[in-house]
Amino acid sequence: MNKHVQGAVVRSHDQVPAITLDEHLLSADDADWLRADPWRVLRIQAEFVEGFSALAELGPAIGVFGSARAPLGGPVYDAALQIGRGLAEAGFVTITGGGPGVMEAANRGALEAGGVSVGLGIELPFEQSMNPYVSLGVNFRYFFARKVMFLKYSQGFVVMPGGFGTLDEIFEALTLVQTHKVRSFPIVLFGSTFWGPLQDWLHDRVLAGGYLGEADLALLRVTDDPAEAVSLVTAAGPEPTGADTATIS
Ligand SMILES: C/C(=C\CNc1ncnc2c1ncn2[C@@H]1O[C@H](COP(=O)(O)O)[C@@H](O)[C@H]1O)CO
Repeated sequence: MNKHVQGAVVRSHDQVPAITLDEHLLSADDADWLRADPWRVLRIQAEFVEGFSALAELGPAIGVFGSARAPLGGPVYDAALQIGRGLAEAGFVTITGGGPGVMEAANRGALEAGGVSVGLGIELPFEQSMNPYVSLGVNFRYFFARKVMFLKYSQGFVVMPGGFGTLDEIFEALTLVQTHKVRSFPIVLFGSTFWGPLQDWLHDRVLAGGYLGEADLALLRVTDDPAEAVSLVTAAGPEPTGADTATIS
């Protein structure tokens, strides 16, 4: 029987390809393979390698999440600016998504206070560039690769008001801590008016319904004071650089 073996994959019968992969790759008039999944895996791998190499020697860092739409000079922007500044003064790197709004404000505070200001940017279908206050930027095509970087290199998170992106980031971090996939770290929600109703819902519906434990809910702390947000999130002190917050298992 005709068998075609390529690495771990063995093909026979009607699965044997008509041309070899080499022939396919070398065929000048067919660039479809560039969009195929096996090639995509290499691109994903490259994102991890580039991210790990760029961030490996970062000092102790805190992630700041929050709305891409917070307007310049508004109360949320101003609070994020103070938090970025406070983190730098406390000796921590600030890591954001590198975009506008809260991300820009936190990066700006960090940079202006002489700290390291990291942006983990995301390639989006519409034009988007890294905010001008990022001193170390890494761009990602894939949200999931970028999330690993946030979790691996941050030893806590401050979460400002935001929309779907911010909610996704909080719940990703909470789920990983809850399931012991990562070491427990502080998650500080900034803005009691904004986050209070979510906390109440989690308490009254999710906890009361038996879908959460008390300890899970206790992972979230809420404050309205930028200085307190900084002290809550940095209370454990700096971890050694690159200490594997995420086990990534
Ligand atoms: C929507 C707009 C720009 C989008 N640019 C972004 N650049 C980088 N990171 C982003 C961007 N948008 C969302 N994120 C990530 O999600 C969080 C904010 O999302 P939300 O839906 O605005 O709450 C943020 O923490 C980023 O990590 C121009 O308006």
